[in-house]
Amino acid sequence: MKLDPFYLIVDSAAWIGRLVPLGVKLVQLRIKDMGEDRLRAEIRKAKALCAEHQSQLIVNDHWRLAIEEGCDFVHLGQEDLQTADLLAIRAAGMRLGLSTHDHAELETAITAMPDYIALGPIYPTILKKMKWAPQGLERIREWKCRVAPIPLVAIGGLNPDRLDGAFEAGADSAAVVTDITLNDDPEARTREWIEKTDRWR
Ligand SMILES: Cc1ncc(COP(=O)(O)OP(=O)(O)O)c(N)n1
Ligand SMILES: Cc1ncsc1CCOP(=O)(O)O
Ligand SMILES: [Mg+2]
Repeated sequence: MKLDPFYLIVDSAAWIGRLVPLGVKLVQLRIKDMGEDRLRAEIRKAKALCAEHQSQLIVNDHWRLAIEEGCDFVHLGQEDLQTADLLAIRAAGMRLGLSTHDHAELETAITAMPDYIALGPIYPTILKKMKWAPQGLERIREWKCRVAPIPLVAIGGLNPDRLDGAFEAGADSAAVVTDITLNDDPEARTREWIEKTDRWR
């Protein structure tokens, strides 16, 4: 499976409505702390917007709702994996991306045979407190050797200046949150990401 090299992560359908029409082809809806009814509505809106713009939607964490809403791709972390029903996810025909932060998590992820493996944080991130030190580009090289042909997603502290390094080290896709959502001009920054990832597409 080929992933788009630009992997946008946002926390609302409103962000998807704002940025996906610019040409984003791979987007994760990552919503924390929201009641089920509102969450379902967000997933439904996000799914409709992505369908309209031929963009692949990936739902973070909420795999049951994603199945119920007919989505086709979920992302889970290793804590999520402990309670997720992988058989139900696969039976629903869904694809699956998994997070990894260390060697033990990598072994667990490879055993689950996901559709991509994410490695992070590559650089320091301000999105959330992480118990892992930044992994650096050498770790991407090592991960690539272990996971190929499963696609590798790099995440954490990425920005347009850091993209070529991540791809040269072996990442197939670069995921981003704050470099875009906290930018003064998220639309312009999104266009910059699309342009910068073009040669890796
Ligand atoms: C592409 C991608 N990589 C890693 C994560 C992190 O997932 P997780 O470890 O479950 O943490 P939360 O994002 O759920 O806080 C991700 N969401 N996407
Ligand atoms: C969720 C997550 N997992 C590893 S790093 C990270 C945060 C990425 O956010 P940003 O692109 O803002 O550093
Ligand atoms: Mg999670």
